[in-house]
Formats: sequence, structure tokens, C-alpha cells
Amino acid sequence: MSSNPQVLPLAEPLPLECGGQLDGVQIAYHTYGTLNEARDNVIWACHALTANADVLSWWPGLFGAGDYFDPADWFIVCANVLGSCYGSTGPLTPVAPRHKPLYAAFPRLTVRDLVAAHEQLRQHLGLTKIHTVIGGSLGGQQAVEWAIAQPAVFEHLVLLATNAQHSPWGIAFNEAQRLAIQADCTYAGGGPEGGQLGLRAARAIALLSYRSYEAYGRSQAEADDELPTFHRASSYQQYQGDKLTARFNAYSYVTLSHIMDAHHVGRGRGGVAAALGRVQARTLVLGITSDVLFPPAEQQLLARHIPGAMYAEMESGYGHDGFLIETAQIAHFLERFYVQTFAH
Ligand SMILES: CC(=O)SCCNC(=O)CCNC(=O)[C@H](O)C(C)(C)COP(=O)(O)OP(=O)(O)OC[C@H]1O[C@@H](n2cnc3c(N)ncnc32)[C@H](O)[C@@H]1OP(=O)(O)O
Ligand SMILES: N[C@@H](CCO)C(=O)O
Repeated sequence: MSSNPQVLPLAEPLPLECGGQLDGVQIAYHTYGTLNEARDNVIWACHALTANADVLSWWPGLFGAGDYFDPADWFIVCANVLGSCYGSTGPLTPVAPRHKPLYAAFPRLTVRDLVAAHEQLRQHLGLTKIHTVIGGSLGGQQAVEWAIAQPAVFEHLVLLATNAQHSPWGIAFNEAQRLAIQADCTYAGGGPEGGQLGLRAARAIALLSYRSYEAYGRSQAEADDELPTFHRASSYQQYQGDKLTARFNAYSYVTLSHIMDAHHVGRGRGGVAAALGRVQARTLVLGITSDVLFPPAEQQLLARHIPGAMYAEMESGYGHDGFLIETAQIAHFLERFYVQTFAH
């Protein structure tokens, strides 16, 4: 990661959708570029499961100098979500009044709680209008929830590889990963290193849902003369598990996967169609042909119910993670979208 994020301590305890409140919440965030005089050049990026507030580091090709969202033109904001481990309050953050981390006892949160915390940051920054809020996967779940909760704030909404309600299939994947973490006997005991072996296995499971048959075939095919005891795909799975455990913790992972599972824009709002009907932002929804975790039918549903939404599909063999990789296609569809919305 490049620079350290700024941190906003929230003035009041945060009431939680599932009941209770979280005291002493802090939100870590990055801003890039300059807010123009008209204050109409704000892009708010929402990150996915294991990323952080430094969007320039994890979405290169879309955010950065010379990219579609260039800090020379835009005031870009990205904030770490509550429950994560990159500076915002999470299970390993010491919490008042005990000043001890909550580990496995961290409260259940929902996407609406993530939105409520970032909404306080938006107000703190004095941003009355957001030109575009954009997010993929969990970031898209946050973006759509926010556009429903605060419809007048967002002029454009861009949703990638996401959904209106997390699917039984997605929940089952997350539960399999949580079972792997809980099978690690160091998880229940707590402590900053608890559950890391389980997390390694969880990431390997998750990768199966982020990539595709085609992507593994392309990058992990074995040579004819390779020993039958070595498999590139096995080594890849282990490497990806190690890579995540070096930068993330099991408690945040479990917290965030529960948040994803609880995502349902229609809860208490008369159902999904009624909730999506509240969105006022001009909306672009992007699906990925090979996404098995959030299949295109889920994005088509979003586009069907968000008034006037534009839908497009990216041809990609990368699977779900294509939303982080196919930046040229994303830029192409963004350009078409902005030209079309400008014309109307
Ligand atoms: C501190 C931080 O890093 S912060 C956060 C960074 N991550 C995020 O923000 C989350 C979002 N990003 C992601 O999920 C991912 O980075 C993606 C989807 C964009 C790309 O995934 P990657 O893992 O980089 O790409 P890919 O799946 O092609 O794997 C390549 C890596 O696997 C390694 N690899 C490939 N095949 C094998 C193999 N058979 N055995 C062992 N390692 C292998 C490569 O050497 C490469 O290693 P590197 O990452 O150390 O360079
Ligand atoms: N690969 C993404 C999760 C997929 O949405 C991440 O690690 O944040």
C-alpha cells in the first residue's frame, strides 16, 4: 500500500441494524485529487471483500494518473469498510470501555451499517453531491444500498458483478469458508493470530468462486513432462492462501462474509423491486460472462428494477474477479454510459 489513510473518529455511537450500537467507531479513508469550486467532481469508490481505502493501489487501470478516473480531474474518495482490518474499526480494534479487541465476539453488521458509517464521513467531508459512486461485489452491494438510502446524493451509480440480495449459492460459499476458519482451533480462543490457518483454506475455497474453469486452465495447465506428484493448481491455491494471510485476519474475514450474506436491499422496504425503484441516480450495471459467484442474471435483475438503468456485459474469462482486472472494458462502457446520460 502507498500512503497511510486519514482517520475519522465518529462523534456518536453507531446504531446497528441488527440491534445495539458500536462505540468509538473510526473510519479510515483516502482522498485523491482536488475538489473543484463547483464541488461536482466527486467519485466515491467502494471496495470489495479484502481491499482497503487505497483505491489507486488495487484498481489500477481504472483509477490513477492517465486512467479513466484520473486524480488530475476528479476528487476521489475511498473509505475502508467497518469490520475490515485496514484502519476502520474491526474485530481486532480495541473497543471502549474494555479497550480490548472483540475478536470472535464482534457484533453482526449489515451493509446498511457500512453505509451509515460512510454516510457520516460524507457529511464530515461536506460532500453534498457525489458525481458517481462505483463498486464491485461487496463494494457494489454497498453502493446500491447507499443509493437507495440517500437517493438525492448520487448523480451516477455504477455497479459491477454485484446483486440486490446475496444468493443462497453465495451464502453457501461463504459458509464453507467460515467452516474452514472455525475448524482451525486457534480461532475460538481469540488473539490477533487466531484462525490464520483456517483463513488460508478459506481463501483457497473463495478463489474457486472468483476465477473460472477457463482461467485455471489457462494459467495452471501442466506440462507433459511434469512429475505426477506436483500440480500447479495446488501450488497456486496454497500461494493465494498464504498471500491473503500475510495481509488479512480471520476475524475481519468472518465479519465481512456475514455482512455480505445479510445483504438484501428489499428488507423492510417492501421487497427488492420496490427498494431498487427508489434509486434516482443514473445507473450503469455491468455483468461478467464467466462470473459464477454473481452470475449476470443478478445484474440483469438490478438493471430491470432500477429506473432507466443501462446494462452491459463484459466478455471475460477471468470470472468474478474480472471486475478488478477488465479495466479497459469497464472504461469503454463508462464512456458509453456518460455520453448517453449526458445526451438525455
Ligand atoms: C497489501 C495488499 O496487497 S492490499 C490489497 C490487494 N488486494 C486487493 O485489494 C483485493 C483485490 N485484488 C485481488 O483480489 C487480486 O489482486 C486480483 C484479482 C486483482 C488479481 O489476483 P492476483 O492473485 O494478483 O493474480 P493471479 O490470480 O493471476 O495470481 C498471480 C499470483 O499468483 C502466483 N502464481 C501463479 N501461479 C502460481 C502457482 N502455480 N504456484 C504459486 N504461485 C503462483 C503469481 O506468481 C502471482 O504472484 P504475486 O501476486 O506475488 O505476483
Ligand atoms: N477478490 C476480491 C473479492 C471478490 O469480490 C477481494 O479479495 O477483495
